Amino acid sequence: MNYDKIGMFESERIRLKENALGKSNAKIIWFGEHSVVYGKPSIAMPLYSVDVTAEIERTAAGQQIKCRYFDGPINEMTDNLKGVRVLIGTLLDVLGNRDLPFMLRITSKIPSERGMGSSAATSVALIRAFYHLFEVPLSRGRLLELANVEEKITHGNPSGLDAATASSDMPIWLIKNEINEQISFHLSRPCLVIADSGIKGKTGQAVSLVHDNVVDEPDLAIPLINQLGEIATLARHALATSNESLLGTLMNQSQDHLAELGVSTSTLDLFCRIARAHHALGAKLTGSGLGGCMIALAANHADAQKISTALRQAGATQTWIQSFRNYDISTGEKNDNLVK
Ligand SMILES: C[C@@](O)(CCO)CC(=O)[O-]
Repeated sequence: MNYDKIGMFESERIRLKENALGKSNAKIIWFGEHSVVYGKPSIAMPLYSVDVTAEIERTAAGQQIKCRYFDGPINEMTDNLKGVRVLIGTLLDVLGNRDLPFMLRITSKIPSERGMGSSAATSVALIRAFYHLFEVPLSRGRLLELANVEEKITHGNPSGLDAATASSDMPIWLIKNEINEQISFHLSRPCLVIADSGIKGKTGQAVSLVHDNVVDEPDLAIPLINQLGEIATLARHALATSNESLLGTLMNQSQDHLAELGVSTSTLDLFCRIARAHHALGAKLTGSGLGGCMIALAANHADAQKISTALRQAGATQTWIQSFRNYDISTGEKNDNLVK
């Protein structure tokens, strides 16, 4: 990316605002985690109510950040936040004002390291805030390219799915480096239950575990990756035809394949069993696995509530119920029907 040229050109003709906001949201991968890294299709959804806000205020001196992990000068940020620190430096270069004094506050409702895209959502919010501060138009392509600066450092070999969904207000159909398009579908009664195991997921570790399996046991791992891709394609068709029971079956099959790849845990397996025992149409882990969240498809809101209660009794630290009405363009609705 040619940061400098664009930055200089843009900054020369732009007056800075005094303060600016940027927002983004959590994401849930429905189909295709891990296989998306290998070029297979994936489907993910934004959760509007679980959001991140980045707020920048210009100050007289210094470059400070305040977030849940760190409060102090940007250049003293700890190594676990290296991706964010490098991204901020890149943004200041791109926008042509490396020494700009500011205070950046990040407020996040996304539990960290639970497969809900916390790091990508933070990056998307802060990129939007900086572009807003400099009053520079930001294309979606450039937003995703910049988010990838942080995601590469934090996660190693990201597919781009997290940032694409964190910056979208509709579900996404994504094939790495090829297709990134919004999809809408009509599911009026079913709901998705999301249950947090309370255990930190380990995206980098899970991605390298799958990679090791692909290298060490290709005869086992590659067919699983291919099947996960085929499942995502079938799921897109099931969404287009409102075939709820097929969606549930495809979720169960995904869970089996992800478990065979080694990224499920005993808690996630248990949550899947409990959800199915309470009439879920299907259940699977979401995101990288090795901790994080499980999702279950319920036929209606009453079933979703029963599943949610049972999962909390089994130890889920948080549950959410997500309806799909806001993903149906034909209704014209944009409500977030997320219930905590
Ligand atoms: C495991 C993975 O597929 C999803 C992580 O949320 C990794 C990626 O897409 O970059």
